Amino acid sequence: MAPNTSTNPSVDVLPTPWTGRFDGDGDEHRRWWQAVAPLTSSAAAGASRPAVVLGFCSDAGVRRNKGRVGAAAAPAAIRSALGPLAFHLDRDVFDAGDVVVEDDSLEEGQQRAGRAISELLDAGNLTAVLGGGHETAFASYLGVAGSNAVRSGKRLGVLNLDAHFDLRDEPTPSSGTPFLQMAQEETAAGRELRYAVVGISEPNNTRTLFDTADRLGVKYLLDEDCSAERVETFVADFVAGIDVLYLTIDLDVLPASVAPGVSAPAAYGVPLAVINAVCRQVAASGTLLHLDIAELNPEFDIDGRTAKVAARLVNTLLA
Ligand SMILES: N=CN[C@@H](CCC(=O)O)C(=O)O
Ligand SMILES: [Mn+2]
Ligand SMILES: [Mn+2]
Repeated sequence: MAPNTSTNPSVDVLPTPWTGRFDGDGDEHRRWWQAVAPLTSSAAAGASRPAVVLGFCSDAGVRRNKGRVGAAAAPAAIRSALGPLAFHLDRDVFDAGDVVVEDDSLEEGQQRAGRAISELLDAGNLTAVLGGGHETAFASYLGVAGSNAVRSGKRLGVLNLDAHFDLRDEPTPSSGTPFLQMAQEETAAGRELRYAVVGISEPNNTRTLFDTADRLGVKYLLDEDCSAERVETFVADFVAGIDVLYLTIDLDVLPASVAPGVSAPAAYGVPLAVINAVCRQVAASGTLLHLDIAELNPEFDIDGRTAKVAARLVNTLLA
């Protein structure tokens, strides 16, 4: 596969070197920080589809949704947690830098990130966006919907691991609205959104949100029903009806003890083992087009715990 050498004009901050422990230069000592190359590099790609990491530094969506801001610092925190991990992947990984949402310029930032993602997808990469609040998901959707794969008619599925539907009907887009925005976009394009959610917390979603989900034909599993077996079947059924998958992980799907560094920590949450198994299942499905991980707020993290979990899940997904 061709190396990925373009510098995308939509990106604000160019990639900076990753850091981590140094045990030696040989492959047997390799860690993420030694493996990840800036997208501007001319490093040769291997046999597997290359992965490209892109940061989406945004607080605007959570602020508009009346949450606890701080997710704009998440891309740097996830890179820091990924850097020291041992690198066992059979693919090249590139860093494209960050799209930065200044102040309240959310819609413009989502459009720019979307263009960057489409371009990376059309160049043959597996794209991994590090959010940002869950407004990151609408940027991801714009990128995926604008890609050649979806424009050529492939059936898109959106799988969200989240305690919340994020289907709010509000005049202003936020971290609480991205999947309703997607549904509206799909309708305008003469399609229906195929949207599934794993981990919905009943007490944290109003009747209106459940009604909206039902009206849109959203498939979901409540957090209390997320045994490993049920989740595996649910994901397998969903993936069987699509051609390409966009996976989005809102870290508040995990219990607050595992993921304290989020805007809305979960009292119940889906166990990390189950969420990690979904990531393995999705990675092995052959359908994964694009992924993102959202809602990390380093300000409320404890000992980098949530950032480490985010890094672990990204590692699983790209393996
Ligand atoms: N992306 C976050 N969405 C949730 C937040 C809930 C909360 O702040 O308690 C929502 O809007 O429902
Ligand atoms: Mn959530
Ligand atoms: Mn969410």
